[in-house]
Amino acid sequence: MPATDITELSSSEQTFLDPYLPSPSAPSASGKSAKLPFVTLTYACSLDGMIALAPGVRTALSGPETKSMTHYLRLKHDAILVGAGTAVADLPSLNCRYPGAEFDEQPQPVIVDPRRRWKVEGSALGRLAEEGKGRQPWAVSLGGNSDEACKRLVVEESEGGRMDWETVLRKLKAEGIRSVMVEGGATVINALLAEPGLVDSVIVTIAPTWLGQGGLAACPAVTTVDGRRVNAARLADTTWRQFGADAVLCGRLGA
Ligand SMILES: NC(=O)C1=CN([C@@H]2O[C@H](COP(=O)(O)OP(=O)(O)OC[C@H]3O[C@@H](n4cnc5c(N)ncnc54)[C@H](OP(=O)(O)O)[C@@H]3O)[C@@H](O)[C@H]2O)C=CC1
Ligand SMILES: Nc1nc(O)c(N)c(N[C@@H]2O[C@H](COP(=O)(O)O)[C@@H](O)[C@H]2O)n1
Repeated sequence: MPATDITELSSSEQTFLDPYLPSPSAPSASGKSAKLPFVTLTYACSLDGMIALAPGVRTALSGPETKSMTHYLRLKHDAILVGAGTAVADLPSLNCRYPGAEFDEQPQPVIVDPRRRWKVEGSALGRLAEEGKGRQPWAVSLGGNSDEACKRLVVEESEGGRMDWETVLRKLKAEGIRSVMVEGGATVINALLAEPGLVDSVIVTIAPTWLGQGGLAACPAVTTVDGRRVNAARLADTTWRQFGADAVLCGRLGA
């Protein structure tokens, strides 16, 4: 891979992150089936909890150090998953540009795209795959297959025309994916924050900035128990560290 602005993490930064990353010794979400991959949910947000200035606006929040961290995380996972909203808005590369990363270490990009609104043709993902700088992306969609350039994993529609996350993750595991780094966007993050049984680790970059009202928030849906509002999600087993100007918070979804 050519040189980039991504730099190697120090050994103490790696030691900080490694307990939250997939490995034979890392604990999985309690009671999790062996038919599911290890799932790390990771994103960058502002001090007002926003991940973008507005829906569909690519917004740089991570500084150089946390950007390097993202590529270290990509190196450690079999796949990177984003929703169709991110794939269409951000035109992401979703490859691993960590120094020394070989093609064999490239994560499998996966787009959750039920209605096939994202196209591999003309995308950065497709171009990088052609150039040998990343893998050919896969999409997870509803309905039948077709002869597109992109491999489509087909999942049955569940309630409300959505895809059930456990089904999506099982499908990926059946395809040989042992670990998935979920990067976003808001719809995907907010849904998975409500699924502690599916998510093994959460790694959040907090940038020292406020994006302001009208931003796109990492904010799960209202949760009620016996008709009363309760916290929607909480991290357990937390630890944090400074990476450049940003704070990185690691934890596990739990009580
Ligand atoms: N700061 C950060 O770390 C990050 C920020 N972002 C930002 O997030 C924004 C995009 O977020 P958002 O618009 O919410 O888009 P998402 O990337 O979360 O994609 C949402 C779309 O994915 C499909 N989808 C997701 N979950 C399901 C499901 N369970 N079943 C079926 N379809 C599903 C739907 O597609 P359909 O509409 O076709 O039904 C849905 O509209 C962008 O502005 C991007 O820049 C993104 C990643 C990281
Ligand atoms: N970690 C992180 N910090 C930010 O500030 C971001 N905007 C994002 N966005 C995610 O990274 C993807 C872009 O990846 P490439 O550099 O194009 O490979 C983008 O699509 C979001 O998933 N992440």
